[in-house]
Amino acid sequence: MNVTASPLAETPANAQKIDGGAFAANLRQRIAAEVARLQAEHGVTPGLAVVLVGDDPASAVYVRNKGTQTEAAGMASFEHRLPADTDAETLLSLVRQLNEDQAVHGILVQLPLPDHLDSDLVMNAIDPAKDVDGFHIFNVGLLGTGQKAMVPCTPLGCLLLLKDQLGSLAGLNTVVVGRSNIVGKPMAQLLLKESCTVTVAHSRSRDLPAICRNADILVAAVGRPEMIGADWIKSGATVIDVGINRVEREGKQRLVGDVDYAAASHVAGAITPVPGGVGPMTIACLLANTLTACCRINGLPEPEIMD
Ligand SMILES: NC(=O)C1=CN([C@@H]2O[C@H](COP(=O)(O)OP(=O)(O)OC[C@H]3O[C@@H](n4cnc5c(N)ncnc54)[C@H](OP(=O)(O)O)[C@@H]3O)[C@@H](O)[C@H]2O)C=CC1
Ligand SMILES: Nc1nc(=O)c2c([nH]1)NC[C@@H]1CN(c3ccc(C(=O)N[C@@H](CCC(=O)O)C(=O)O)cc3)C=[N+]21
Repeated sequence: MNVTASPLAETPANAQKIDGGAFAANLRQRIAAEVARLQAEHGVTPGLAVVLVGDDPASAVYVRNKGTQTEAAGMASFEHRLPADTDAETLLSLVRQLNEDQAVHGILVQLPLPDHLDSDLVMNAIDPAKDVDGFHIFNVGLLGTGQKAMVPCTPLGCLLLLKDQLGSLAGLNTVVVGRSNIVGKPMAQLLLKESCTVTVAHSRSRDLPAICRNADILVAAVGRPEMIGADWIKSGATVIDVGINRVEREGKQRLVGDVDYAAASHVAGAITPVPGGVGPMTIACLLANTLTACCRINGLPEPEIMD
């Protein structure tokens, strides 16, 4: 008998697995139906352009997945691959060309960009109406002031899962670990809008485990494999794991989140897996944003697929 076994070993792994893959598949189906209707009634096909600078293999996988799912939804997909040493003017002139292109309703420039390129400058060159990532300063400002904005896909996907799981989020204690412009900050804005009490923690936060233990909803967007253990989690909490970390286990490449899933499922009430949690929701929300952008640009009523 293992006398040093943690008390966790005796607690059943009861947490509900939040199936982001299934939720996203359902969302994509509803998007595809709207795309078909838009084509039949208005002769318009939503188009998404993705720009990839350099040849990071992990980025290439996301870009390929996005392309396949865009086409499966009946949308037009445009891919632009530029070499890692592309200069700023070449990238900016491509963005301007996509801004003008009538067949393109959404523009995504994959981040991070190589160090010599200023990503703020590039994001702010995108027409805000086509900014399906929601990273343009105009959309960031709209979201921050509670106005109708293009909402960043990953936090939007997390919010959809949370509302489906919990209904109203009002009054809940939420902790977002990570303060990036692409996940942590917009996630905090969305939760605030839902009347949550929001704490944003980061690498300089003191006693992170104690902060996290206070959370009814814990969102992890850090980029550190399995950093968050069972003893960081309040009993029954809802845990959203945004992290996508490639690690080697038993000689094989595997994806793990920022949360130790196996340990956390003894304590949490519900938890998203990696893969199959937030990742697929990000792509589904990207398609939803592209559809929304297409309707707004063409002066058509927006479909209510997200409600
Ligand atoms: N599922 C999906 O669709 C997506 C997944 N991701 C994944 O989510 C993760 C986060 O991405 P992103 O926001 O872009 O990452 P960034 O690297 O931009 O930000 C990471 C954040 O985590 C904080 N942090 C780092 N180390 C610690 C630590 N030891 N303790 C507490 N906080 C820490 C940083 O703090 P500080 O600011 O102080 O440096 C920073 O705010 C990554 O794994 C990424 O791959 C990202 C986008 C989409
Ligand atoms: N401008 C920009 N916008 C982004 O939204 C953006 C970005 N840049 N740079 C990179 C990050 C990361 N990201 C992911 C999207 C989908 C999955 C995804 O589909 N993940 C699958 C598994 C994928 C796999 O097997 O590799 C899953 O978690 O189940 C992951 C990560 C978007 N990002």
